Amino acid sequence: MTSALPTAEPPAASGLLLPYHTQADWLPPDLADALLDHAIANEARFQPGSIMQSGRLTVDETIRQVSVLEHLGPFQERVTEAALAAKPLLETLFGIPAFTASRVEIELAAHGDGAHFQQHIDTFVVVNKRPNPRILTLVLYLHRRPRRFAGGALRLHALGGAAIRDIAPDHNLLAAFPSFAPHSVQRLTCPGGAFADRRFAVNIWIHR
Ligand SMILES: O=C(O)CCC(=O)C(=O)O
Ligand SMILES: [Fe+2]
Repeated sequence: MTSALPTAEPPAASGLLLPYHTQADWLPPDLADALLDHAIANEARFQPGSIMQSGRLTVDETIRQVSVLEHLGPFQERVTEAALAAKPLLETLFGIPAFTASRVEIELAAHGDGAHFQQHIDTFVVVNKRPNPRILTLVLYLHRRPRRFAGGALRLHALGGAAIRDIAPDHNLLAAFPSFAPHSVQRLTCPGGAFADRRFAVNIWIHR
């Protein structure tokens, strides 16, 4: 006697959007403004943002065009604390079993005219031959008001389908998602091109 094999359901054309979370006014307003001022004051220290390709960090502006600063200076500790405070809620919302954070990795990114980041995930298998276990990605957006750039949405992409969700990078908005979720930064325009007018983002990765 033969029994029928279960037939796999074809994925819906829209695919599966992974859970994500947004929170307006994430930091106390004074802190968000001070962080933006810090970013603007440190223009000279920003470097071209890199990507991981074949296990190596490289700069490729066809994939990622952005300037980054590796440390938040006097704000590192307070932002780390805010990220760790958000962790239990994010674990619950995303269905990720509670884990002990071994590291909170933070960088400050400045997206100017033409900046973008193609669809990618934030998890690497190895970095410098060590596991790089990013679990949660948190992005805090900062910009001068009124906003002087257009575009630059964070786009979340569905698994196995064409669905997308665009998130406008509003000042002091937190966007969070599992680090393995595909996402991209839509190309932006920043006419005039002043550094202070850029789309700033604090990228935070909580490692297990
Ligand atoms: O700026 C954003 O909205 C996301 C940036 C990003 O995906 C990254 O730096 O890995
Ligand atoms: Fe990313």
